[in-house]
Amino acid sequence: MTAGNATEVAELPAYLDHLNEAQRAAVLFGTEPDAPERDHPLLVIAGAGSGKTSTLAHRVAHLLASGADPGRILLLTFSRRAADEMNRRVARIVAQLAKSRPRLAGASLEWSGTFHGIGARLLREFAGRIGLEPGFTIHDREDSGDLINLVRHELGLSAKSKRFPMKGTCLAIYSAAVNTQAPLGEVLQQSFPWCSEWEADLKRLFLAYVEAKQAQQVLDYDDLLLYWAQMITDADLATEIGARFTHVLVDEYQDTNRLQASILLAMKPDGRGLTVVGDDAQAIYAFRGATVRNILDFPAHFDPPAHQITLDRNYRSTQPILGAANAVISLASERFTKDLWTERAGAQKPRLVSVRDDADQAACVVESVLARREEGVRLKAQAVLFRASHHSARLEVELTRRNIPFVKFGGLKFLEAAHVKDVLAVLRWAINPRDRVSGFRAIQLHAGIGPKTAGRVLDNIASAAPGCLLLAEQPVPDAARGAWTAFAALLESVAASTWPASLEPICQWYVGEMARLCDDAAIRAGDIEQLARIAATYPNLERFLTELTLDPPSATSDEAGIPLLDEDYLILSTIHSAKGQEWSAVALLNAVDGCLPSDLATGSSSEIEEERRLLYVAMTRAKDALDLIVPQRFHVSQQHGHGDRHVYASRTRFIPNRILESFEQTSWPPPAVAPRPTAESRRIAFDLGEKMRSMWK
Ligand SMILES: Nc1ncnc2c1ncn2[C@@H]1O[C@H](COP(=O)(O)OP(=O)(O)OP(=O)(O)O)[C@@H](O)[C@H]1O
Repeated sequence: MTAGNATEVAELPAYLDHLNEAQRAAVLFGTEPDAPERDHPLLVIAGAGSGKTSTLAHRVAHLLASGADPGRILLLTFSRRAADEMNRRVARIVAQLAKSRPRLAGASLEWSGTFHGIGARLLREFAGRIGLEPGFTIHDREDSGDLINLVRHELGLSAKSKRFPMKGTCLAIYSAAVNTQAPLGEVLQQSFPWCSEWEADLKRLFLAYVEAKQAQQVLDYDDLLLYWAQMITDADLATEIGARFTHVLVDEYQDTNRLQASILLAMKPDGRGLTVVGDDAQAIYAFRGATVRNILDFPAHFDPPAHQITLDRNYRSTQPILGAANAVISLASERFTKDLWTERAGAQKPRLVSVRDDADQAACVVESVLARREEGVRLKAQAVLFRASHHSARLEVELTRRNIPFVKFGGLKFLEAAHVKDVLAVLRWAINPRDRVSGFRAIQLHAGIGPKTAGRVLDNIASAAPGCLLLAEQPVPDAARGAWTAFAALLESVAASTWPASLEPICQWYVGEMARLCDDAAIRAGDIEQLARIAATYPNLERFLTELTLDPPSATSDEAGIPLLDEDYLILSTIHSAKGQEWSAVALLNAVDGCLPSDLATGSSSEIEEERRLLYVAMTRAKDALDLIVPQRFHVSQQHGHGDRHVYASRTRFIPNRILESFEQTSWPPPAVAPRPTAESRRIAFDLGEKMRSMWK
């Protein structure tokens, strides 16, 4: 693409007309060819519902219109979904611009995705130069847990007299240390104090885990960032990779972690071409190592400091909803953004609905969802949000009973379903035979082959020189020999045939085995077909495996009735998964202490502050109507020990009495109104009193 000319740029304000002044400033900053601040770093503090997505999309489109090469713009988003949405919007704006600028026709971003996804691509590309096989496997959390467990056994840690942390905890500690870049001792003290006594053993475990990953050419999620960060500690590579992108734009910067910030700063040490967008009031991922300091400290990294633009006009919510959300966040101990304002008037304050218990909560939500649908608000325009996935269990039962379709976000993941994992394990093992976790799974899919044989085959592969081992000749039990030989040929065909045709025989083979491997094979076969359809949209097997591992589709047939896309259905979502979305009507379940803040998160004041921001994020998803449901007692399921108990709940501490005036308080069901006595009802038809007395006369 050639450099743009000044005439083109001068025309642009017309197409930016519908943006407000702050949004336009954020789009244009540093893009004028002769501006003194050309390409200076920019921080956009974008309040909830202030049009962040649209602003960022316009900035990208504007850069393209101004002559930037689409292959040299890097756009980093929080999720794949956000990246897709951004690409769609950019494409729409660019299509319009292309009417008068033919060179823009078909221009689209080549480098947009999550940090992990982009990291994986760069690592594959630079693999040879950093001692990695380009065909390395990416392990998801479950695979990583399996591997760390294996290593834990091998080191004899699982046999300690006192109980050593379980695999999930070990992995969480490892991940926290990597993502926060803090020393292990500090991580243990702050977040896992009950494991502090194991510091030396954990260190040993992590070293062995890293060695195992390296021997097997396996990277876990954290490695994608870690390797990327390490790769650019080499000055030449940092310059080369940094220079490849003229512009780097980062969305949801408040939820990035230290490692991600260090990657950005290493790629763009002077901040040239760097734009970050975010909202400190919506930082809700500290539990994964994100730090709100990244956004707060961003300007001061540069000299002169990064320019800052604040978007504080909210286009989403009505004034009463926004007023209540502002009131909640105004009680935060540390705040940096301004109160948001809106021109959307509205009469209805958010409602605090008091209900007796979980059952009434479900009934109340269903009743108001249906009432709104009667008023013309489609189910899809309504959402029910909750802090923890299990909070919606009762509601799900009620919705199913009443035949109301719904989709749940933040629940079971496609990739976590055993049958999908099986097929992926076969594929991964086909391209990386050293990947023990995938191999272990794939080999044992055969009737008559168990862990012992699988271990032996994998040992043989590990000790053979690459490419010098005949899979078909491995020592498997005689009964399995025929099936095994066919399987070995199948794997070889993957390497030999073209993508995505190579996937088909594997799916066919697996579907044939399914009746033996799992229950309800017929339903699950649908997932395998779905997998094949998804696969066909990727350019090659590596990209497919990478992106599917990093950002899986959200649902499987295991989940309660996923409706067809054109059907209407209610949205159920954890607050975390509701990030970046909006609905006409929102109900929040369990607005009580113990659920929000979660009783698992009341350890430190920073955890409490994050829970407050979660409430804020939930409230700011609503456009026209917002109900916060307050059950007076709720069921406690995740208690220590056994038992089934209810506790009496109190309204969330984030809505204290002093901000109650921002809400309307009601209860459900409404108290029964006794009929007023009328003159007719007062007329004595017959004298019952006299009858009673007469019994004893
Ligand atoms: N200049 C504008 N004029 C009219 N409507 C706008 C404008 N900018 C944004 N909007 C609308 O405001 C709503 C919120 O925009 P968007 O989803 O981009 O917000 P956001 O800043 O990403 O919010 P959050 O951070 O809370 O997820 C959308 O419905 C969008 O169409």
